[in-house]
Amino acid sequence: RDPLPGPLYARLTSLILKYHEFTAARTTYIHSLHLRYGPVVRIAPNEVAFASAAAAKEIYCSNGSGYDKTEWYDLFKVYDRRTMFTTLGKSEHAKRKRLLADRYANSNIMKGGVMEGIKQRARTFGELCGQGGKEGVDLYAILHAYAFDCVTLHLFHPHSTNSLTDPKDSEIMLEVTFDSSLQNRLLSHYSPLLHRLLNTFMVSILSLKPRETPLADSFVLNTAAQPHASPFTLLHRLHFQSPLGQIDIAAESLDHMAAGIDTTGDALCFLIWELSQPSSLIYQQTLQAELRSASPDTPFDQLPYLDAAVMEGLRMFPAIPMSLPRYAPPGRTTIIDSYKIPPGTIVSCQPLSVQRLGPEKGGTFPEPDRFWPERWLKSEGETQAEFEERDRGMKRGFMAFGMGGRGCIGKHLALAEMKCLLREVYTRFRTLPDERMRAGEMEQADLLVSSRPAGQRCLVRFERLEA
Ligand code: HEM
Repeated sequence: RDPLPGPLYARLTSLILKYHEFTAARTTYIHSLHLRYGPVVRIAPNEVAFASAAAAKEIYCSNGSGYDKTEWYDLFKVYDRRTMFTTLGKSEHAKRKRLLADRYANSNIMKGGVMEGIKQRARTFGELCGQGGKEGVDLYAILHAYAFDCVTLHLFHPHSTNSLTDPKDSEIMLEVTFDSSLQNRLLSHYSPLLHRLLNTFMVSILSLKPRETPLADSFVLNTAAQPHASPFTLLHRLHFQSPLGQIDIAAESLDHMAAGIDTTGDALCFLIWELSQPSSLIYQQTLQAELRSASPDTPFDQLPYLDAAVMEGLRMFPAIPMSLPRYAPPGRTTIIDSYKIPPGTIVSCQPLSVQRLGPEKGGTFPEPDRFWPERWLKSEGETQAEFEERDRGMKRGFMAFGMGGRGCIGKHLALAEMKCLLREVYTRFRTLPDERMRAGEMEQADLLVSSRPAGQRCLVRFERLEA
């Protein structure tokens, strides 16, 4: 079919799209276009956004790992090296992934070393929440600290951080978390020449700073050189079973560390905030009832409501909500969602739109803007077979962790962290929004691919439940 739906100006210029990128609103802009034009929208002369589960499968899963990544991912190079995340072509990616995938297998995550460490960090987190009293707690910062300590456990144990309680480690977390280099990095990508010319002006007059994380850099460079990491860690694997040199090991480790902080931290932040709203009280209470009636060691697969709450949180508030750009394959026209796409076109889905466009607009989830964990559970009157079919359909349209061979390698780690923390919190506490929070502070604001609460704080009150 032709022509592609979308605003007329998108055929002529990418400037409007870039304007929204620079103002940290690309995701909501593209989503508004999907709401208006449907699941296929031209967003720039050479760029098309899709939002159906079928398009996502084609772009991200065909031949295993989908279409090749675009040079957009150069923005994420570390120490000027390509890591697994920033490799563009399939074979280069597959080679790197083979070196480290087993460290992220669920069986490795569920082993004593990782799980015990996560549980212990979740307990420390619970103690901090309990100390907040009537003052409330800024969850944004301490959830990032929790995610930081968990990911460094998995990467480097026993050289992991303790930013929940140690101010020195907390400084590293704050440096990574409060980064505000979006505009500077975008300009360096789109116009290196202008970036060079305007550099001094941008930094001194406009305060558009480059990404600078000296504390995190030196922590990773030093830690990656440590010879005695525990066998379950990524570092152990990279030292003893990979041909990578010291700088590549540090680059890969830093990349995973950064990938594991904002994502898990913000996914938990948005979910706890939502569960704390009066409109979600019933869901919070159902979760508490399930967790408090189970023994503390109950395996996660026997806690269906916990799983439903996590899935619904990730569906409504995917921590990486933005377009994951790929090139339509070279040498042939491709058909996606019945539209002819020329080779070399930039095609993408953004998890937010795939997960929040209703069936009437070509999406998957009915009432997509309603937070409703029950949608992930068998409903009354539904047969097991009917539920399983509905569940398969929802999973096809679930993209919070990306899809296919280049989807999130840290998924099992992230889910374990999220579930341990929610179990700790909702076994002991009732959570309520703090009145000092202002409208708009919990809107999602874009970074390069991830998003965070616009106000960069999330004040929540914790009330202890009766024993
Ligand atoms: C709730 C938490 C998380 C979410 C929502 C999430 C989401 C994603 C998504 C959507 C992608 C695909 C990106 C793309 O195609 O450009 C991705 C890739 C990746 N994630 Fe995560 N992530 C999470 C946690 C983690 C954690 C804890 C780690 C590591 C410790 C991690 C490491 C990675 C890596 C290394 C990749 C690149 C995979 C590849 O290129 O093969 N993520 N993640």
